[in-house]
Amino acid sequence: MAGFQTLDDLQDIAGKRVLLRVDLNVPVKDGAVSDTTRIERVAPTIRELSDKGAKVILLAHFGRPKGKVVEEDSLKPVAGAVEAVLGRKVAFGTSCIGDEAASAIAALNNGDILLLENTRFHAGEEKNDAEFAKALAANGDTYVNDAFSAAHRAHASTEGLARLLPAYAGRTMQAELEALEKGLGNPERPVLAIVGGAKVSTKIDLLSNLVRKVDALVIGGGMANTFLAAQGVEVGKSLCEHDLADTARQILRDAEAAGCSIVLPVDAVVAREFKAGAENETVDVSAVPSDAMILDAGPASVKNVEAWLDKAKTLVWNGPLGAFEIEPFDRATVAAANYAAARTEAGALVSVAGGGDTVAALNHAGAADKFTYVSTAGGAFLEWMEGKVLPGVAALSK
Ligand SMILES: Nc1ncnc2c1ncn2[C@@H]1O[C@H](COP(=O)(O)OP(=O)(O)O)[C@@H](O)[C@H]1O
Ligand SMILES: O=C(OP(=O)(O)O)[C@H](O)COP(=O)(O)O
Repeated sequence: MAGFQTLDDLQDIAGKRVLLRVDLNVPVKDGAVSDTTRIERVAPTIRELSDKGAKVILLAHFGRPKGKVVEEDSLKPVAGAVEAVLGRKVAFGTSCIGDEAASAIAALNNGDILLLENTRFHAGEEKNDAEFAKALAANGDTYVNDAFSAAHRAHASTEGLARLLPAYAGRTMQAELEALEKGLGNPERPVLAIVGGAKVSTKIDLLSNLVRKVDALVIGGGMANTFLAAQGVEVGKSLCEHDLADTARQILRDAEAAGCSIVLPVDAVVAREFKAGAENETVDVSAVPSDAMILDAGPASVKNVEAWLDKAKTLVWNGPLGAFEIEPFDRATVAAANYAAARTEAGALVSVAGGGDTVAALNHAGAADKFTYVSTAGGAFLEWMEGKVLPGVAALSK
């Protein structure tokens, strides 16, 4: 891979402190990690560095605690899941900077692995603050970035650090970029994108560029509710960012100008409680009761998605079509995933999907290993698809 150094260029690291940025922002259900794909993807890099005798210090974020210590966003429970995937001991340090980090690192022997607490517990992380980056850099001799799925963030641990220490791409970073280039570098048309999920405010801006790159865009999940509301549809108590209505309307205009078809849900599965087995009904999107929330796309909407999957030669997918973690609101996502998987197996479709929850949804559907490629990245993958240079990748290419 041209443009940056990889682990092949990293020699003589026995006894060296390697700060390894990984993405451990994994789905958690009832306090336990419910999908370990992201951990499995970074495991080869961790093992390789540990086997070469480095002191492997994992830096990662979890959730969006916005610069404050938030108990439920602690990485401590994730350390156990990393340990289970690796089959090796993983120590935990209660802060990623300062004395607490230094003393945890001082206790390491060559080859040991340490996970430091959530980088986003410090406001300097998301601001890419120079002093915070320096405090992180003080703990390491070398920096390796294996968090492709966080490479669209210009944060201290994903970007700033690469400018302070000798910087290398990890095996997953390298493999993700190579696989995306191979699968989507020159996509066969029509190209269909499916964008759903819950991260509406951080992903909606991507869509105005994406509609210029794809022939059709299916909008699902919480993202769809925002677009429906922007068109005057009553979405009741659904997850919806009403203040983004102008942005949504502009994207619809951009899509029309670019000749990109927009596919919104026409029916929805609604419930009054966000819990498994909640009493639910399927209604036309024009008939969502004011005290209910849309938790899934309905069967007519799924048929529309399937019709587009029949026409498409290439699929890019980030974000589930509904709240797939709670049954029966997984139906639309599972049906679309299996349909895309069957088209792929028939040789009719190149299918690339990504995102922490999207991967979990595809695993839940039993479809992940039938897709052409499954990326760990959601937002980063969409930004790569737009043609943007990701700050975390650019910093490695300095
Ligand atoms: N209609 C909906 N209402 C509430 N949550 C939803 C809805 N549709 C999807 N979601 C939620 O979206 C989340 C995944 O979104 P997101 O984080 O954007 O995906 P990814 O991690 O794959 O990038 C899931 O937890 C899912 O429950
Ligand atoms: O889970 C992630 O992104 P994704 O939901 O787009 O896959 C990454 O860890 C980035 O997290 P962020 O969107 O809170 O910066």
